[in-house]
Amino acid sequence: MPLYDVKLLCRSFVQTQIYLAFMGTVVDAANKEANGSAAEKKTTVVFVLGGPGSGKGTQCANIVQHFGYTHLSAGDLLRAEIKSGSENGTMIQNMIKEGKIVPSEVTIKLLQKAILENGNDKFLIDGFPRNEENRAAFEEVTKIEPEFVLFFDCSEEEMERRLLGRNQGREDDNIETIRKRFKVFLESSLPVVQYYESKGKVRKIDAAKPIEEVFEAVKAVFNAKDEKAAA
Ligand SMILES: Nc1ncnc2c1ncn2[C@@H]1O[C@H](COP(=O)(O)OP(=O)(O)O)[C@@H](O)[C@H]1O
Ligand SMILES: Nc1ccn([C@H]2C[C@H](O)[C@@H](COP(=O)(O)OP(=O)(O)O)O2)c(=O)n1
Repeated sequence: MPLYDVKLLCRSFVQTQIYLAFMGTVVDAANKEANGSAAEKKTTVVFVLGGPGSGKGTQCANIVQHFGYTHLSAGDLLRAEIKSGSENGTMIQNMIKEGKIVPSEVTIKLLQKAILENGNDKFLIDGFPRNEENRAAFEEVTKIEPEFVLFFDCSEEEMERRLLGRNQGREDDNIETIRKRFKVFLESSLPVVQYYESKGKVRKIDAAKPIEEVFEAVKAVFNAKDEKAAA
């Protein structure tokens, strides 16, 4: 084997070791923070993914009404953490303002706590996992595999229109941050959707349609799940 290839192999080995060591730290930190493990509770989880403004929150509210899930929005939990004046608040706020993804241990700790404190056993986890680190660390810490992944597919033009009209006073709904969030979505979040696609877990919804039509498609997915469970 030429020396060049050996060098490449060594570099890739070292990179893998660094990644594994890093993941170990993330998982240890999240485990230390959480009381118990969400895996100890029998839990059904559906991940709700899609670009910023694709309608995740809107459809989750409908799913809660019709199918009795509890909605956990990773973004809402992070914004509540900022408001609570926690020691991580400033760091979270700065990252959200820059359209960046907050370190996994912070988000997973919040999700795990919300799952454990809730009496329900079925959860929609909205806006998570947003990158490979989110995905792997959540699985490692909670041992939970999603039932399926609901993916809202929408064009950037439409999502941009919706975000600029959302009017919730969010610091990240300005055109500069929106563009950064789109870039992060393409580069970091879509690969997570592709990962679940390869496992046959993605239920893709055309999210460009009006809200009621999108919900018809969503209902079909959840009804199919219930029918399968009853069979
Ligand atoms: N299918 C749709 N058609 C038009 N507007 C929508 C649709 N779904 C959601 N919206 C609006 O778009 C904005 C973003 O929706 P939201 O559910 O907050 O998205 P996300 O949670 O994916 O960021 C909101 O103002 C919402 O009312
Ligand atoms: N898993 C997550 C989810 C959200 N965040 C941060 C970064 C995101 O740009 C913001 C807003 O996410 P949220 O899901 O509330 O909203 P959008 O889907 O971007 O409209 O929160 C995160 O760091 N990690």
